[in-house]
Amino acid sequence: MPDLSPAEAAKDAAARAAIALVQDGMRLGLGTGSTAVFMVHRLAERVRAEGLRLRCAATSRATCDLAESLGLRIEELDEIGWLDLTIDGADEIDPDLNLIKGGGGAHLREKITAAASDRMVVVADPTKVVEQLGAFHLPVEVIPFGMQTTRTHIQRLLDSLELSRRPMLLRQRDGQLFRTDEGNVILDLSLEAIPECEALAAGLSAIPGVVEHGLFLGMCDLALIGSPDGRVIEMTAAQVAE
Ligand SMILES: O=C[C@H](O)[C@H](O)[C@H](O)COP(=O)(O)O
Repeated sequence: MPDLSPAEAAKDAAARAAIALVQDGMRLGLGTGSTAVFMVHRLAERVRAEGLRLRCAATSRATCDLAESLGLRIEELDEIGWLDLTIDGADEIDPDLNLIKGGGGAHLREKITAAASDRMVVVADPTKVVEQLGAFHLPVEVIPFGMQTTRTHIQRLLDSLELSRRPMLLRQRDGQLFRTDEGNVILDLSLEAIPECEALAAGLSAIPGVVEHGLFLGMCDLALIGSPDGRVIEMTAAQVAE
């Protein structure tokens, strides 16, 4: 790899540690985002060097394109059926390994993929580790049809849970309405803190028009937190061990 900034070196360290978990014959889910980019590069390196036989599914078009450009063969998740391991990034990680994901708008496919995996491993730099989820905006993917009424339902839910009244933002990218790989749009919720993640997750999931939210509760088995100096801390639920 070319010279890496400290932040990139931390992501790469986490990525290398995660790819060390990959074994010949595995069925893998490949996550999305800037940390996942390092993971895909490191995976491709190992496949080239060791001739690993893997079956890989991607969680986004971007990851699929990158992986294929590096010589990895990507299959549809349904062609593979079930995965041994999914490696993905996260926007926030709490001490119980609950996550906020979807900063890149890929959380729907990421959640489907993680849910179809025996194991989900998150790769991240130390800025992602938090005591409580919610400082990062919570992405909610919604169907464009009836979006304003869906938004009203979400606001009522936030009010009932006494969560922030700061306006939710319809995600834009490069001055255009952001569309997910599924053609939906994203509302980003500014909550500051989410004391009751389960209640919010359940409430959001019950709203017609909400396709998926970025709370990943109880899905992550291990988080690998890289440091710029190459060290990696392993986080398992409610316990941190170096
Ligand atoms: O939608 C994007 C994904 O959930 C990413 O895995 C998440 O946003 C973390 O991305 P990054 O590694 O770029 O911080």
